[in-house]
Amino acid sequence: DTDPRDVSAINSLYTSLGSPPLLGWIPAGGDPCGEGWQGVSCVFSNITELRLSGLNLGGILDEGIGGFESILIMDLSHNQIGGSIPSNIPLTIKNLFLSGNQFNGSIPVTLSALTQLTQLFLDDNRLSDNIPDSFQELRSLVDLDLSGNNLTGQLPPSFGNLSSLTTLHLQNNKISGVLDVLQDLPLSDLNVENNILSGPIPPKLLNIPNFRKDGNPFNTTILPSPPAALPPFIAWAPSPLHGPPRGRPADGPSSSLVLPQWSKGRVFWTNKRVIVIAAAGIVTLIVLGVVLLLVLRCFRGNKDSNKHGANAYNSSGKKLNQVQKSSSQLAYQTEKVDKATVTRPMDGYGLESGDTRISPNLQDEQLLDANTRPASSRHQKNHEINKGGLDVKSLSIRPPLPPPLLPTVEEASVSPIMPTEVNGPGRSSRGRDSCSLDVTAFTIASLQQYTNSFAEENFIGEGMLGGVYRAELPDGKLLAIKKLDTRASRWKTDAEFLQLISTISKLRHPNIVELVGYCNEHGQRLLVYQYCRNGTLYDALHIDDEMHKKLSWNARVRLALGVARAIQYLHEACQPPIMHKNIKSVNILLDDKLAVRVSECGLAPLLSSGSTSEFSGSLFVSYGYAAPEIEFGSYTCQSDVYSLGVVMLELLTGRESFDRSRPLGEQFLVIWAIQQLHDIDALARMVDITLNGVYPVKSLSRFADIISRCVQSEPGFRPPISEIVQDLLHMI
Ligand SMILES: Nc1ncnc2c1ncn2[C@@H]1O[C@H](COP(=O)(O)OP(=O)(O)OP(=O)(O)O)[C@@H](O)[C@H]1O
Repeated sequence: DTDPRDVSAINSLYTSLGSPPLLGWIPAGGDPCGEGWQGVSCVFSNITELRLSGLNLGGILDEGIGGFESILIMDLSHNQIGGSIPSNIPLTIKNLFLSGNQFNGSIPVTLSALTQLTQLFLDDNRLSDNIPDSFQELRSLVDLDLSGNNLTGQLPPSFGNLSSLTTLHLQNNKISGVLDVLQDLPLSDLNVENNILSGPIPPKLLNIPNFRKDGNPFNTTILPSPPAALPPFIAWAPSPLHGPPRGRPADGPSSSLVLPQWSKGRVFWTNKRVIVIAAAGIVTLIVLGVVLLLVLRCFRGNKDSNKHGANAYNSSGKKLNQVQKSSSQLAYQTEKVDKATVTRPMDGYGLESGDTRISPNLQDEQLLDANTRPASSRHQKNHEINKGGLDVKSLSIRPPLPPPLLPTVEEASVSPIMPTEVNGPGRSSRGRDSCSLDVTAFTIASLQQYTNSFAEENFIGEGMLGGVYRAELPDGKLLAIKKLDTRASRWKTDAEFLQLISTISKLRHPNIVELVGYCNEHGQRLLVYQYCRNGTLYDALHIDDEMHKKLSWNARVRLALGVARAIQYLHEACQPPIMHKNIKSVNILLDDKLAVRVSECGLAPLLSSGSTSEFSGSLFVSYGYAAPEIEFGSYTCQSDVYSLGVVMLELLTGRESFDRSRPLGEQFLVIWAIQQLHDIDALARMVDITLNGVYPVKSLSRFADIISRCVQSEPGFRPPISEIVQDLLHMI
């Protein structure tokens, strides 16, 4: 039974929150650990975690909160909780997340006693007054976010004792004074934007990889570095595509170059700077003149080449290639030389058409005949998307991908290919203008047009990172647009976001949803994916009865193989390996051929940056997929293997990974199933009744064997993903 002191504390919390409809929760007594109350995690009989983010909770937090004996994580972020922050937060607390509520009053001085704190998020509340000088003993604090409040006064001297602090967000307050107290901290992410801080800025702070300081009346004495040092994706002039630069990459120049700031500060126009700028202006004019001259000569040269064919010479005096007969061919050729990679003919799935190696070619492994496929009940509009996904005729060039770790069967799919849907109106650009990315930078205006202003009827669903909308291009092609929540992407600077896009855009595999483009405009960040019109594996197994009935045993094995191959690609063909970190049946989409397309690949940095906790409320949805080691902050490739095991269990049993409606011992699928996987009779009882007993017993038992190896609690005992792929292939 739960420790009575914890029971009393949670009962009190329940009442102070206004008795919200939380599963299992009652105002008096009960056994929160034994009964699995919503959002409660325990170790033995003590409550160690309360995760209640984004559940629309109201009320207040009263002093009863101090009654929790062993609480480590308390996440009440993104609710409507008001009142002041209680002064007796339990001393055991390590992670306290109260972001996005209505808390008012001051930050309690008793914070000083919370010496175990590693993460403290009080952002986006209504906290006022000075930040208390209570940080002397908080030496374990790594992330501190006080942004979006009404905090005033100067930074407290005890900030200087935060010897583990790497992230400090103080933006959007009314904090004054100087930043000196921060200069010796190990910060890698500092945001003090929109306060009333003054300078000079300690030079050490300018070395912080991610330092944002716009919107302060800094009397900076530090001269900016020359613009030439800027990497191409941090534009010297504010880019119309990406808005003003907000940050810089880790190895980039000083962030004192953030331009919009300059025009505001009166102190900016010192004599020295006027001279520097005038000189820069003259140099720019000269460069422009030279460029113009070269362009004119090139143009003339090109005309000549048309006139004289192979005998023509270009502006630099080099003989033009004979195939460059038209200006468009010239452009193509130039790109080819710049980005040179070997381009091989592909089949519709990015595989070499002549590739004789074991191929994940889906046509051979069709799950269901396309004619027997039901029209997706969820998606009314039945527009055809590019059947093959990619078009041989439109192949273009993209930069080489990082070399694969191991030569695998998926090797061909990392070959340079380009989707057809990238050229056309409404999409801004690629190449240099889109920061050398090989996906399209869409404008927000065009995405609005394609989604009918993100209209309700185009809303597909909401995930942890934001809503997903269906978009229809003028040619009728469908796309899925993931509109990233600010809480998902605000941890990323523009450069980091574009880096993420660059990584995801290189993921090409027949079992991975393809990123078509992105948008990073006016503070909005969106990801544009190919559209999968047959919903998710979750829908197929648990919602859509028609689809469920059509999932034969062989189809299920092939689906498992598709997911395993996608993971194998991420773990073994990508360098560095990419951990998915969110494998679950909702993230396994089914394309128009009912083949697996794993979504959210490469998005793990968005889930884990800043605070995983921000998403913990939604992580309830993931219940049952997470490997045990994740609780201790350890995530490896083998944690993905565990989640794959759970998905395979879902396929075998037709049950959800976590189902509150079942009796206690059966709610967690893994816990219920694990003891029975080696017992052939028990297996026969566990297997999905929708299969009507139609499955080869040997295959079932092999499948169960793979599962039981995947879901072992010791990560080191789980098989590498390549072994699972091989085992599944043998079954087929
Ligand atoms: N490329 C796509 N094509 C069609 N539908 C999609 C696509 N991507 C996502 N969806 C739909 O949008 C919904 C939300 O997707 P999203 O990936 O954001 O969240 P999720 O998978 O439900 O949850 P989580 O964020 O926890 O992984 C999903 O239910 C899925 O059906």
